[in-house]
Amino acid sequence: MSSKWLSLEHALEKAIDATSILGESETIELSRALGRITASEVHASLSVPPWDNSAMDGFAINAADSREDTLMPIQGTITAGMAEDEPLKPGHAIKIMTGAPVPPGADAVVMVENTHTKGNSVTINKLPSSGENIRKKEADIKIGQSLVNQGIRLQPQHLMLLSSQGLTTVDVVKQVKVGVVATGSELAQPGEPCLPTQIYESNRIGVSALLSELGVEIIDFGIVKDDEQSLTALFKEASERVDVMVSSGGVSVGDADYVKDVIDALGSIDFWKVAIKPGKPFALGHIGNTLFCGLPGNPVSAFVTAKLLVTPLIRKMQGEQQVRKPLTVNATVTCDIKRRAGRRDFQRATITYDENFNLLVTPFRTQSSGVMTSITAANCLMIIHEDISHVEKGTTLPVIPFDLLSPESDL
Ligand SMILES: Nc1nc2c(c(=O)[nH]1)N[C@H]1C(S)=C(S)[C@@H](COP(=O)(O)OP(=O)(O)OC[C@H]3O[C@@H](n4cnc5c(N)ncnc54)[C@H](O)[C@@H]3O)O[C@H]1N2
Ligand code: MOO
Repeated sequence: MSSKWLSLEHALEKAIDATSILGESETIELSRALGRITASEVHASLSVPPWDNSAMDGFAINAADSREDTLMPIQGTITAGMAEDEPLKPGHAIKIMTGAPVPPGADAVVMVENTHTKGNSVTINKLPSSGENIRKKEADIKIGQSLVNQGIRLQPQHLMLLSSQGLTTVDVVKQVKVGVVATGSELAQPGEPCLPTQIYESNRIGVSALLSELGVEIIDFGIVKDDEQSLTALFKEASERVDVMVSSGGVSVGDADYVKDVIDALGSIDFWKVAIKPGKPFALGHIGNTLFCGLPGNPVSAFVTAKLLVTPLIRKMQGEQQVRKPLTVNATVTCDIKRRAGRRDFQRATITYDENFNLLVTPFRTQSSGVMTSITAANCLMIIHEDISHVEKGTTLPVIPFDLLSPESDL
């Protein structure tokens, strides 16, 4: 492997070190907080459940006081939302609904399915033990306990938890401002005419969508031609407006590849070239406090480097407690693969199952980084280590699924 390329680990380590946590926070509506990062720990101000309540529709009884197959008078009915302070009389049962408060004197609930009602009396077919079907006060949450730590990305379940405390707002880290620009004199704006010498620009929308999943604010800087003056003006403006600038194109060694030189002239290049395929010419730099991520122009390379190298940096900037790596699962390769060793390969591939639900992975027929249909046909990236030049059919390789849904499942 050429020493002038950084390994992915080394590049990530350098990039993460070069990225600072933004730190500013704001208070926002819980209903808009999905995907945002908590700026402070949230503590409980209410206990949950607030009182002992029934886990089932049935009859509240005192277990020691009750017998199977014996008629017991029904003292009354308690539904959820009712206050019930009247104690259970010895030898009686109170009809109770799920969520309703357990009356004083009762210590178990028998499911309605295990009872037989006759007029205003009930017999119990199967006696519950003391405590059965009762959700104890504070069993879930005690006042003062930590509900969500600082630096947690809020998921739907966190919003439910905070809402259960009566909260309508939450303190989150301010949105990272991410600028996105496509560089290339050959690029036409979709919706506008495309000259015979042009192609439609497609990286911005994909990279913006991919990064939007992190709850950032995207600022679209459009398309800029491959000339030093235009790039200088644009990157200067970006360094005053955004926290991270993500460009695509112009980072290789062609005559019109000015991106690195312009960043270097205005600020600095931290590193250039990573031993990955696709995505080798990825460049990282700074202009003032703005981080610059120069993605390669080939659409597949732009997509893969945005996923592997840009998202961890944004997560760090947002103050996410743990900068997580993508989940990998092991799958068995369905064909022989020959390739040139030297770069870690993230091949576009499809995971499926065999009849025993073992994961199988099949690479897309072509791995050229210009072939965009390889990323839409694929459902994962299959990782081949930089040292390996021949993968035999039947070998197990790690893969990064694009999502965690499966076409077939034994659920
Ligand atoms: N002599 C060498 N040539 C190249 C090398 C190399 O090491 N030596 N590396 C190749 C690799 S690997 C990649 S990846 C590309 C990356 O080059 P650039 O980042 O300079 O990208 P461009 O040349 O500007 O564009 C490459 C390709 O992608 C198309 N493109 C660019 N931007 C967009 C966009 N926004 N939407 C759609 N398509 C886009 C562009 O038209 C080119 O076809 O360099 C190799 N060359
Ligand atoms: O690195 Mo390029 O992205 O291999 O095509």
